Amino acid sequence: MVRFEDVVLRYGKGPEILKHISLQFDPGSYHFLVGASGAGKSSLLRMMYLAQHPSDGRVALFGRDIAGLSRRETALLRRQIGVVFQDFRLLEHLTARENVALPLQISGEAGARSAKDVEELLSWVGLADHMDALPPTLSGGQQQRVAIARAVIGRPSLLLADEPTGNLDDRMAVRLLYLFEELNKIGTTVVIATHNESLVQRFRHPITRLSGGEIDSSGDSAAAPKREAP
Ligand SMILES: Nc1ncnc2c1ncn2[C@@H]1O[C@H](COP(=O)(O)OP(=O)(O)OP(=O)(O)O)[C@@H](O)[C@H]1O
Repeated sequence: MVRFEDVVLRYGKGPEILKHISLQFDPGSYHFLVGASGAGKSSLLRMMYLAQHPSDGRVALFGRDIAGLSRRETALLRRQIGVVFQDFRLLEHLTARENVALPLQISGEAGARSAKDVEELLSWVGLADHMDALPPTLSGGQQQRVAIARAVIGRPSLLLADEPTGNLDDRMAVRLLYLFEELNKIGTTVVIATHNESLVQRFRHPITRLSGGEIDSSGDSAAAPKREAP
């Protein structure tokens, strides 16, 4: 589903933010990506949702090298990926309900049935009383829940979440991680970037640790095995 081979990332002429990263996330798996602030988690995710190309090395998604994708192929792949952005990226002029329905509209699935799905999901994340609110009138945690609902409503093949529980209290954070578990059970590959170690420890999923732009292979990571020297 996701494969990085010897990936290096620099922004412009700056230093190497990610250094020779090799990893593999298989279809249907669930991974935590853990690291301190600035370790490179968001940068790694950005390559997984095709917003960033590596400076060196190879990134393959759904078995395709992202380097050779046309704009149309990129757009089609993106439709299979749900993303929870760290800064939410909700459309401010659309209500919570309309924001969540957006992926269904884009994929042509909008209708009475899907409108009901949107309402059920918003209720499940505790926003039954805020469905018609505009994002600027919602709290940070409420906006984060709208962003999560929008990312999962289309049952994506790959769900990428960048610090998805950063604005939530512990009870709601655990509830939302269970939502990701449910999605994973029906086949979605899940990758969650976070620095919340205690939350990660509550779930039994492989952990990939990033430190200073490198995978810390002393732990339980999904780093692809290093090639043997010839
Ligand atoms: N667009 C950019 N241009 C230049 N440098 C960047 C850019 N985005 C990130 N960086 C740098 O890359 C490094 C890794 O940042 P990144 O956001 O990937 O880390 P992170 O682990 O997600 O951090 P956080 O948990 O604080 O979000 C940081 O030193 C950051 O300053």
